[in-house]
Amino acid sequence: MARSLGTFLKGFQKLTFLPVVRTHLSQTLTCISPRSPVRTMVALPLPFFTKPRDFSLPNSSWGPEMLRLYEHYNSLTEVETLGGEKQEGPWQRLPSYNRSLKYATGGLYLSKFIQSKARLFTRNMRNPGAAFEYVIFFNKEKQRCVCIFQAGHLLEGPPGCVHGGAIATMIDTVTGTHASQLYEAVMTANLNINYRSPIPLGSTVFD
Ligand SMILES: CCCCCCCC(=O)SCCNC(=O)CCNC(=O)[C@H](O)C(C)(C)COP(=O)(O)OP(=O)(O)OC[C@H]1O[C@@H](n2cnc3c(N)ncnc32)[C@H](O)[C@@H]1OP(=O)(O)O
Repeated sequence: MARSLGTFLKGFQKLTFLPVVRTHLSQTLTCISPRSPVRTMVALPLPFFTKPRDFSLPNSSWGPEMLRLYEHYNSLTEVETLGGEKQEGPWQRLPSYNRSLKYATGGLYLSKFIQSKARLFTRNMRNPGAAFEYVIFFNKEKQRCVCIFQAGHLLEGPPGCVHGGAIATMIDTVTGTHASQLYEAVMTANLNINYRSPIPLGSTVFD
């Protein structure tokens, strides 16, 4: 389903593991003017320089089932040795950010406007719980991914149920992310889905 593109996408490799930019601007500026001899100002951190939001972490919109499954897999990301030391567990939570072009180097030419405005489709809603709420865990040893997905009210297709395109989006996201973990950057060549039963809006899906 998803296949590696090798060299063509070199510049986009590991987009799901983009480095976290931690730039905090907090410094003391001294300003001299003719009226007031010496004035000291403190520049507060600007929103542009804050740590990017990790969308795979719980928020207030997550229901009990979503949280229960999250806690279960999250508890497996760390294990305690007999000596009481913390170690990496078998599962790894995959962080998820809404920007990737910002960190991409080389490859495609895109206008500055697109580079600054582009957002990951599944993470472009500011309102928590409105659309795609999901977290993906990866087990390297078993080469397995699990996704916990809570479908928001803006994903309606048939009345009260999730749109088939939104379901396809999640399947594409999970298979694409999984393949990227196992290989390099990938593109989906073919996606074939049989919809067996509707998903009610607001419910949690786990696979
Ligand atoms: C963090 C979030 C992650 C989200 C991940 C989301 C993933 C996505 O949505 S990607 C976006 C949607 N996908 C796309 O836009 C892809 C568009 N398609 C393409 O770019 C090209 O058709 C592409 C790259 C898939 C194939 O490129 P192409 O140049 O045709 O490859 P080509 O060298 O001819 O074929 C290679 C092999 O693949 C096979 N193949 C090509 N296309 C297909 C297909 N659709 N189905 C099955 N096999 C195929 C060929 O038969 C060939 O097989 P073999 O090596 O055995 O002879």
